[in-house]
Amino acid sequence: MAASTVRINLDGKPINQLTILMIGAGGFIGSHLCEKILQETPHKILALDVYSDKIKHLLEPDSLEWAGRIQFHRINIKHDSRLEGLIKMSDLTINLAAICTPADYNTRPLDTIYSNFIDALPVVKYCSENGKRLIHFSTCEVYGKTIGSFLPKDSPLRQDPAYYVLKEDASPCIFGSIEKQRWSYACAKQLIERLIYAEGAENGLEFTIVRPFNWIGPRMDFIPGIDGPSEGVPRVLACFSNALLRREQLKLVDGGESQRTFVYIKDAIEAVLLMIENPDRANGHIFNVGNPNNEVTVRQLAEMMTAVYANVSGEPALEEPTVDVSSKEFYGEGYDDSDKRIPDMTIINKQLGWNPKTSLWDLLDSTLTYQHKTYAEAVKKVISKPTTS
Ligand SMILES: NC(=O)c1ccc[n+]([C@@H]2O[C@H](COP(=O)([O-])OP(=O)(O)OC[C@H]3O[C@@H](n4cnc5c(N)ncnc54)[C@H](O)[C@@H]3O)[C@@H](O)[C@H]2O)c1
Ligand SMILES: O=C(O)[C@H]1O[C@H](OP(=O)(O)OP(=O)(O)OC[C@H]2O[C@@H](n3ccc(=O)[nH]c3=O)[C@H](O)[C@@H]2O)[C@H](O)[C@@H](O)[C@@H]1O
Repeated sequence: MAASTVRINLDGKPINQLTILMIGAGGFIGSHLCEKILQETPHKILALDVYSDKIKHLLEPDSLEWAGRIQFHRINIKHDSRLEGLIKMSDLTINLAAICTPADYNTRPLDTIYSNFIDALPVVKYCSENGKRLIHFSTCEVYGKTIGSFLPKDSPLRQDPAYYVLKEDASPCIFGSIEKQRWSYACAKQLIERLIYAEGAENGLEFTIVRPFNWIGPRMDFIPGIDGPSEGVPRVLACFSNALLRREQLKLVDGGESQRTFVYIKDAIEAVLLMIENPDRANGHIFNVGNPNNEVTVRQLAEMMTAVYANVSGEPALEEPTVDVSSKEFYGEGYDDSDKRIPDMTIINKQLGWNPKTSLWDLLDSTLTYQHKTYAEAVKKVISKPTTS
């Protein structure tokens, strides 16, 4: 878009061109957010990450319309003195950097806690000290388990939304015991949220906290052995995509009974853009960003993905497309799970008027079409290679 076009925010005020420092810009969410900002706004991006493959198409060639509006900085925020300078140069910092795959939470709890809490501390501190606005990515996992999950299985109260809908300003954060190291991630995210909130209350930091509820779509994670480690365990979308591409059974952890609501990445990114361009409505708030209408059990997700992929690939599904595995076998000791995640949408609706649009069928159709186009040939090649014994 031409830099001269005047954009108007939700209150009818013109939106000034911003310089945005995006930490973790090379990841799944970052890549979509960079695309959206470059295609639809005049803002400039300082894209910071240790990794850039997912935004390569935005960084080159130089002739692209947005050349000069995105600059990549290969920096690890754990130890780099350039961080404060970049925050000072920007109007807004968005922090997406984190270890955020469940397979890591119980097997690499120290890295998980450092990444989600300790490494985020300087970002919060520099924003606060320099009077810079911060949008920080937290997670719906801070809610942990629902109150309803502690009721007897046959209790009618389990059907009452008061016992399961997750509200930013009212729901408690309910985690398992310390031995259940799965909660190392949620706990670290909760503490950084509390620190940011306290910086706002005591030192006037202008902040927005985002709690994503299972955002999914193209470029999420990696396909093991193709663009990530063979033994790596990504999040469920990539695990199931990998099995479908290889014509293997989809593994259902502990029977696939957990429930999730999935939102299409492109819908969710619209909510983030509204936060960026409406600071008066977004500052000081914590926002759930999810799609309460797209709830399924993991088993239902597996069935839907199997049906959609058969359609997309033109290959019939396996006769028995799923297999049950225990969480101990799949993730190892210390795994635990969130039972159900329905976001309350009152606050984001009231402040930003945002609603998700895309149904689960539609988002799986476009995402699996992308997975097939991007990976099917590469997977076939790997499978057909003779294994050395
Ligand atoms: N995808 C979701 O649905 C979802 C849900 C809840 C929360 N979140 C949160 O949103 C954020 C982004 O998630 P994502 O799905 O895009 O994950 P992602 O893993 O695809 O992206 C994270 C990016 O941060 C970078 N990074 C990590 N540590 C870094 C460091 N020390 N220095 C520089 N770069 C570093 C990684 O290289 C990666 O590119 C995370 O904070 C995550 O906890 C995502
Ligand atoms: O996306 C989110 O909103 C948050 O939740 C995710 O956590 P979770 O939903 O548990 O992670 P997934 O890997 O996507 O797993 C979803 C469910 O599928 C199950 N699963 C996963 C993979 C698999 O092959 N089979 C399977 O049954 C898991 O046990 C879990 O119940 C991650 O913690 C984060 O990316 C994020 O903060």
